[in-house]
Parts: sequence; structure tokens; C-alpha cells
Amino acid sequence: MTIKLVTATVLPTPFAEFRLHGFLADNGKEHVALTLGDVSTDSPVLARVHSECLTGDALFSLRCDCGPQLEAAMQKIAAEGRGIILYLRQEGRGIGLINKIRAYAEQDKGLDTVEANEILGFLPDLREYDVAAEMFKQLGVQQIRLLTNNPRKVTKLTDAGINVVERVQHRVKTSSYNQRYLATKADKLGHLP
Ligand SMILES: Nc1nc2c(ncn2[C@@H]2O[C@H](COP(=O)(O)OP(=O)(O)OP(=O)(O)O)[C@@H](O)[C@H]2O)c(=O)[nH]1
Ligand SMILES: [Zn+2]
Repeated sequence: MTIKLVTATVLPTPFAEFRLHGFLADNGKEHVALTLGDVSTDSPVLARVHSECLTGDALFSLRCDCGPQLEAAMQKIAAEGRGIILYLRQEGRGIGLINKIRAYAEQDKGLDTVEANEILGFLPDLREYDVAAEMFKQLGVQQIRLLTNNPRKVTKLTDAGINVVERVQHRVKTSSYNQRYLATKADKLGHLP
């Protein structure tokens, strides 16, 4: 897998004026990184590795906690004045948008998120993080403090060669709609409460 940093620009947001870096991978996928401040010094950088969730990030879905997690990451980084968000295009834990909608339809019939993936013939989580390691490297990021509740993500990023020096809890408010989704993450996917 090779990925190239193609271009960068300023991205003003309600939280801070970030820098937006556009990457193109050799499989045609386009990924982005948002940075604030100088992330290339050796002091550990507050970081979020966020997997695309169109429904949660853009359509305000209450089925998951992705949108509020993205917003909270931007706020926390703005408050520190330094940090990075990798926005990776691995929708639906890697199964893609249409398959995620299929999985939601199975969940409507009573399955949990893991069972729904399995009935469609997918492993529960197909995400890969080599691309993240390469993006951090190209932006000069040496050590990160990772915003996540997912210890498997820490392991996978470490295996991909990223120096995760700290896990920073990244819990957001829950609702009645995403309670089962969060419970399944804790029970079956090893997420911390
Ligand atoms: N297959 C599938 N993917 C889902 C479902 N709900 C959310 N997702 C995807 O899950 C991804 C986010 O992963 P999560 O498991 O919520 O969280 P995480 O990134 O592992 O851990 P955190 O860092 O704590 O957020 C996004 O790509 C979502 O599109 C679902 O029901 N089925
Ligand atoms: Zn989501």
C-alpha cells in the first residue's frame, strides 16, 4: 500500500482553523488529515484516528456515537491548540456504506452489530491501519496520545508501527438509540466503557 500527500489547505471550522491535508492511496481511496499547530515536533500529539461514518458524521444518525466523537475530537484538539485527526475512508468498519445499511436492516430485525456483520458474511471489523501509519509518518508525527475507547485500535495502530504513548478516553453522551450498539462494542468488541 502506498499513499501520497497530494495537497493541503486551510480549513476554518467552528472550533479552530485547521490545516486539511489530502492523501491519495494507490487503491484509489482518498483520505484526509486535519492538523492544528506543529505536529512534527517530538512532543506527543493528541490524535484521533476516525473511521468514516457517513450516517453519523454527516447525517446526524443516533444509531452510533461517531458524529459526536468527531466533534469532541475537534473540540479537544482546539482546546490544546495542537493535534491531528485522520479521517479514514473505511466506512462501516470496512464493509462499505451499502453493506452497513444492509447490516442496519438486519439490526432492525433484532440482531446486534456483530451478528449483523456475520450474517452478511463479514468479520465484525475489517479495518486496517497501515494507511494511518503512513499518513502520520508523512506529516512528521512521531508519538501520539490517542483519543479512543477501543483497546484493539491501540494494538492495531501499534502493530502498524505507530508509537501510541497514551490512550485518552473519548466517551460522548449516549442516547436510547445507540445504547445497544455501545453495549455490543463493550461486550463483543472489547471497547472500554
Ligand atoms: N459494520 C458496521 N459498522 C458500523 C456500525 N455502526 C457503526 N459502524 C462503523 O463503525 C466505525 C466506527 O467504529 P466504532 O467501532 O464505533 O469505534 P472505534 O473507531 O473502533 O473506536 P473509538 O475510537 O472508541 O470510536 C465507522 O466506520 C462506522 O461507520 C454497524 O452497525 N455495523
Ligand atoms: Zn457511526
